[in-house]
Amino acid sequence: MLGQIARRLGQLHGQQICNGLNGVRFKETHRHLQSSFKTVRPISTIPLWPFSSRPRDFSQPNSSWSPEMRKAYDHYIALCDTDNENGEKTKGPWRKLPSYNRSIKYATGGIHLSKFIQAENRLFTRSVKEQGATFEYVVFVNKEEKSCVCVFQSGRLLEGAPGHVHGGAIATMIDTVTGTLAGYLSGPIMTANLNIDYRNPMPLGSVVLIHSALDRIERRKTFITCKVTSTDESKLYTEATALFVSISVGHLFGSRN
Ligand SMILES: CCCCCCCC/C=C\CCCCCCCC(=O)SCCNC(=O)CCNC(=O)[C@H](O)C(C)(C)COP(=O)(O)OP(=O)(O)OC[C@H]1O[C@@H](n2cnc3c(N)ncnc32)[C@H](O)[C@@H]1OP(=O)(O)O
Repeated sequence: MLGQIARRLGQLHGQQICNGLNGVRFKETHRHLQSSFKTVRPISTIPLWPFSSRPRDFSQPNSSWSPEMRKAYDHYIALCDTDNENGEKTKGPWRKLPSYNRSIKYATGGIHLSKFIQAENRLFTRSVKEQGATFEYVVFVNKEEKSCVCVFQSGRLLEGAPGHVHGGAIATMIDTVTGTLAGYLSGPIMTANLNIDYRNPMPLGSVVLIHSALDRIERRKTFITCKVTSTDESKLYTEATALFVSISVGHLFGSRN
């Protein structure tokens, strides 16, 4: 595996990959991405990262988290696989997913490729460096139930109606969480359809749970349902359904094979 990546990187260095994915170098870059993503499987079936040097996980507790955010995080962490003091493993139904600042980093060798391919790009939800200003969130998946829950704390830069979270920011988080579950279950996907019902205004700075579950998979289509609630689940803020279509990486570069 390491040899394979070293060979690929050697090829990349040799051909001076530029930031853009256009012009003369497009075909070569496409070919490298294609071969890298050939090894992308649903991330539920592979260890999250095969190397000791992991990319930074942006969903770790930080000083911007409110006590409510920390409490909800601790609640789900306690339900994840853990090692106790005796070094024994305790099985839990949940698994915390890491959150990287580029989706390419989830692909085999992606951490290295991300340094060469459109290196300045960032995942929208991880694009603001100031902690707590926009999207603070952590996603936990339940493999057996084919579901996930995201603990989300909105920041001051996400205002829509005065004192409340912008509907587009809520849609962003729903797309992110349902898309993460669809990607976890089905591999590379894109959002084809997203339907959202906003039921109650969400106070800015509040902490909410975004629950997503698999509805069904039909051929290339993965259907996901979603509900956004208060952390005690007594208040319903938003409901949504989403359709994700499995894609080949070539699709991202205009080819349909
Ligand atoms: C790549 C790495 C992955 C790694 C793993 C992830 C791990 C987590 C990582 C990081 C977390 C972040 C997660 C973020 C998630 C966010 C994702 C986005 O926001 S994506 C941006 C917005 N979406 C677009 O820009 C799509 C634009 N649309 C298209 O490209 C195409 O229309 C596409 C791919 C959706 C379908 O095109 P076709 O040509 O491949 O396929 P056709 O034949 O049209 O459709 C296939 C089936 O789907 C149905 N379909 C297509 N669109 C539909 C629609 N809008 N409504 C209903 N059905 C639809 C069709 O009727 C067909 O169904 P029948 O198989 O015949 O039954």
